[in-house]
Amino acid sequence: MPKILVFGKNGQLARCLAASAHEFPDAQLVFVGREECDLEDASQIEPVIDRLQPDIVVNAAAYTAVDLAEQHEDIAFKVNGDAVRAMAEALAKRAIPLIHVSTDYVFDGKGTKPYREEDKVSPLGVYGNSKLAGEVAVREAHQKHLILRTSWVYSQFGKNFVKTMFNLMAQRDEVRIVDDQTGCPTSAHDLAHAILELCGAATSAEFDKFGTYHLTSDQEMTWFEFGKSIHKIALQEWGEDWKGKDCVVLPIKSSEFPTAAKRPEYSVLSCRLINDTFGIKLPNVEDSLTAVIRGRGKENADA
Ligand SMILES: NC(=O)C1=CN([C@@H]2O[C@H](COP(=O)(O)OP(=O)(O)OC[C@H]3O[C@@H](n4cnc5c(N)ncnc54)[C@H](OP(=O)(O)O)[C@@H]3O)[C@@H](O)[C@H]2O)C=CC1
Ligand SMILES: Cc1cn([C@H]2C[C@H](O)[C@@H](COP(=O)(O)OP(=O)(O)O[C@H]3O[C@@H](C)C(=O)[C@@H](O)[C@H]3O)O2)c(=O)[nH]c1=O
Ligand SMILES: [Mg+2]
Repeated sequence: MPKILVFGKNGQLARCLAASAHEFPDAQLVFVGREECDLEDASQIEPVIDRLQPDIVVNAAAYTAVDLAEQHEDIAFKVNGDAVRAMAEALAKRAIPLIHVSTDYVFDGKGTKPYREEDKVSPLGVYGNSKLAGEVAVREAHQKHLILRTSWVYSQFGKNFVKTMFNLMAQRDEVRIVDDQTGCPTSAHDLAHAILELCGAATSAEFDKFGTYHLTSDQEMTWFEFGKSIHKIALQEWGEDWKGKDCVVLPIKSSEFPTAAKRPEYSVLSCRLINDTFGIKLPNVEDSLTAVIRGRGKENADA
């Protein structure tokens, strides 16, 4: 029975890993949060690994505040770069595999067809650059790694675009959303499920498929289109007395929604490799979004 150490406890992915654990009764999951291991201090990592003696590690912790990262470059690089290097080095010494999660924001978004794993990276902002530093560190320090690049992650937990939209739609007559940035929304639940499957595979002695893989839903859309789906499905699920029901969702250009960090225009990731290698394919956005909206419950619709 593999013992899985997860760095991260309260974040979206960590909470979805906890929620999916019962589907993998052979796995034992242990979560380490900030109180037990502050990733701004990389020296705290190795003792945690030695104390817990895992068979595999999933790094679900990261500095994910894309705009704030522009002001807090030092913290972003500590958590997303230095801590990841320390984790990979400590695990390499002990031959313990690492599943690390990265982002579509390592690409500049100037492409026009889905990015493949080997395509040129060129992040636009501090968050993307710090996540790239983490990827580079993992590849340099530890052969037994899976780097999973995902995108536009949402769930009923933590902070994400879907929850932001529930709040705005309940409070406002209209929400204006950028219609010139295209990507693939990915449910943290679907991601967690796939990661737990991969934990089983990657802890077998003969596993030889380490490397970098893209893992998102396969439906590309703009943030505006995603916002429209969120409104439509929330209305279906929560009905006519949902506070957000009359909110109008309007498309705008990125230039009309200034942000500290620049986002990629097109960051669709091709997931062909993970599908060909492991047979992994994530469910469609409508089903996953419906599950999240049901998981959230109407009583929390506006909270
Ligand atoms: N969210 C998204 O849209 C996307 C995320 N990703 C990647 O997926 C992974 C999971 O993201 P997600 O679950 O959404 O992230 P969240 O922001 O929901 O969670 C991040 C977790 O990291 C923890 N953390 C942050 N700083 C520290 C620190 N100094 N020490 C210890 N723990 C820390 C947070 O702890 P605390 O709760 O205490 O703050 C939190 O639990 C990350 O690697 C992210 O880069 C990739 C693409 C899209
Ligand atoms: C709230 C809001 C945002 N937007 C725009 C801003 C931005 O361009 C886009 C998405 O906004 P957010 O700030 O929620 O998303 P953002 O923080 O950029 O999400 C990213 O997070 C990191 C962690 C990742 O790794 C990425 O894959 C991606 O999911 O929507 C609007 O147009 N209208 C709005 O009312
Ligand atoms: Mg954000």
